[in-house]
Amino acid sequence: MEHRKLAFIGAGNMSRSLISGLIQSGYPADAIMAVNPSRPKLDALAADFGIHTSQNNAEAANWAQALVLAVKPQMMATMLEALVRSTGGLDGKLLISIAAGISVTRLEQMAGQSRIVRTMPNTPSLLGLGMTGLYAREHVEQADRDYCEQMMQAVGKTLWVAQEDGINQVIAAAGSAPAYFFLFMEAMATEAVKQGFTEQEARLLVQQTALGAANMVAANPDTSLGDLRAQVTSKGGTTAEAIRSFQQQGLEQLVADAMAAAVARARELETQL
Ligand SMILES: NC(=O)c1ccc[n+]([C@@H]2O[C@H](COP(=O)([O-])OP(=O)(O)OC[C@H]3O[C@@H](n4cnc5c(N)ncnc54)[C@H](O)[C@@H]3O)[C@@H](O)[C@H]2O)c1
Ligand code: PRO
Repeated sequence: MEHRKLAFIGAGNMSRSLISGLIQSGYPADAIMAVNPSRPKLDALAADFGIHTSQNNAEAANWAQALVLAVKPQMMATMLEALVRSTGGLDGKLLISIAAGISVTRLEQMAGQSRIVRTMPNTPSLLGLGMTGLYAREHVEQADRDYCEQMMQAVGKTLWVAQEDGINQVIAAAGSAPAYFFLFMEAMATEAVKQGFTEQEARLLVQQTALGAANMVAANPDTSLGDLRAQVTSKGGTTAEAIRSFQQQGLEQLVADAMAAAVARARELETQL
């Protein structure tokens, strides 16, 4: 992939995930800069990855060819307005937003230009196992689309969405979703401890099983999720009882409601920010 000079504005959890994945994939450290108001996260990134760091957004924007907009959605307007003022404008820069709940139209208003790709990554990017949705308006050039896609493919898998609202559905199915699996694993580990395992043993049991299950899904693309479940579920056996208990208590509806709530919140943020 092209190694454009790339600045991350906001050096939080998500930037760390992306930077780590990019470095592991061979993106040169001296083509990456991270910016944050305070030093500790910058010092850790410099120590871990050898990238450039700065506390000055304008310095990073002037240096970079592409900017990853990685502040909290509620900070985006303040940050971009200050950046436009202090740089005299962001023309010529590719802007890559990773923020939930901020539409391309709003980003265009805030940034004063429209060379924008909106993306929705997730934290497993840290390990090169991310899942990122991408969206861009028609006028965005193929070279910019390719760059963003390759950048996100360096840290995992990618999916373009044709309509901007598709990003909100990516949030529900992937961006927010690592937390659903963590919640499920927390609940399992808690119960395993109640049943007599130590915390360490419970974590091992749950972690290795989740890893194995996810890998089985990835290794068997032609087998449906239902069939993989059926392979574990002996007739009249233990799994059938556990699944019956989940289904009687409405697990599918709970999941549907939770994903719909994530989409609704993303849409609500788009009207507020
Ligand atoms: N965490 C996730 O799982 C995830 C997944 C997908 C997308 N996102 C999006 O990524 C963005 C960042 O989320 P995060 O979880 O990394 O948040 P975070 O709070 O960990 O990081 C944000 C960073 O921005 C810094 N910051 C605040 N104001 C700034 C400014 N004016 N200029 C430069 N830096 C500034 C903060 O100090 C902080 O380090 C959000 O918009 C979120 O919607 C997060
Ligand atoms: N984390 C961000 C949030 O919770 C966006 C997706 C994952 O809003």
